[in-house]
Amino acid sequence: MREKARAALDPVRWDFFAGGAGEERTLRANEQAYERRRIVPRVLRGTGARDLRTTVLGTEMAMPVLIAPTAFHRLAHPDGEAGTATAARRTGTVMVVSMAATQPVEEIAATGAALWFQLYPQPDEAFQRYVVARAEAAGCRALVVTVDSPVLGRRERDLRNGFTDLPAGFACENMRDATGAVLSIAMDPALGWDHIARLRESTRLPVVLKGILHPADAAEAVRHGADGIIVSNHGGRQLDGAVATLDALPGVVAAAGGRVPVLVDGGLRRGTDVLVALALGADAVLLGRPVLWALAAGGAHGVQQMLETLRTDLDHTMALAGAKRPADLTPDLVA
Ligand SMILES: Cc1cc2nc3c(=O)[nH]c(=O)nc-3n(C[C@H](O)[C@H](O)[C@H](O)COP(=O)(O)O)c2cc1C
Ligand SMILES: CC(C)CC(=O)C(=O)O
Repeated sequence: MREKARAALDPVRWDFFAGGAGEERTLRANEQAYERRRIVPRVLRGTGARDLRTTVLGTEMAMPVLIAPTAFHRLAHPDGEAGTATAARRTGTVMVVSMAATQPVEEIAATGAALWFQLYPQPDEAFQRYVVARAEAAGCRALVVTVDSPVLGRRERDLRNGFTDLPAGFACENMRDATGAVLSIAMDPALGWDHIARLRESTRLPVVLKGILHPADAAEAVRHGADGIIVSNHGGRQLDGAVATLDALPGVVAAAGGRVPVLVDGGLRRGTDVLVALALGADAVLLGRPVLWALAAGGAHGVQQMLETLRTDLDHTMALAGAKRPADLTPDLVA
């Protein structure tokens, strides 16, 4: 899928989707962390048919894999975010809609997919409440608040290419205010935990913090009322040199202490990677670039094919490792 995407995409767009911050050390480290792990399978467990279904914060899913929020799907394929959502519905997968989506959340929701909505915390809290209300009204079932972006990462490919904004004809459709004007996504290094506490009080939806790596921040997140945590370094696009997410996962899981679900993203490419992340304590995982590659390569159908392939791969891997359900995956299965 990645090679098909590379062939299909304009090189500037390819660089935007594929690239990371700085030297891209963290981008590479995320995948390498999975390369370093090996599975220690159990035998003769009599698993029979596997059951991959799981429920996270009240949302049922066919497998413990969600679609990570990623910007600008219409730059990958004309099917756009609605195409990705269609694939999600057909496969029973949850899609996290990005605040930087190029289609309105109402149109994405019209596909019938189960959606969560991602938000960069906005210093204009009245506007933030307006966006949250819109996501709620469209039927999104959780808010994913991205906390790793006090400033935008330095993506050197984009700087070299002069890729600083969406081309004409595209807009962040969920950044429109009540008058219909499109606002820019603000990144504000002044924001602190009090902002999260107020956001928590402004909505009945579960609030999931995305971009936690330090165990002390996992404890703070729980203390400030977060309902879930996503261990993420933004796919290596923010702080280059940040720890690989798989290496950060066990510390965050220990700090969360079972009080809230812990999810992880970054570098997952195969069923074996999903198995390893679940065994090391994740309740579910998210996929970023694999979805974009599949979308660029084949639109909604491509994303559906990728998700079905991954599901088959995970099911097969679980059979070979002696696990019937995600809950059977424990840290002793990973070397
Ligand atoms: C092109 C691109 C756009 C992204 N846009 C967003 C975004 O709008 N909001 C967000 O919270 N994360 C965004 N992310 C980060 C993803 O949600 C996720 O953390 C990351 O892609 C996971 O790593 P992976 O690509 O290796 O699977 C983006 C990632 C990529 C590659
Ligand atoms: C709107 C952009 C900041 C989205 C993006 O590229 C990212 O979050 O990585």
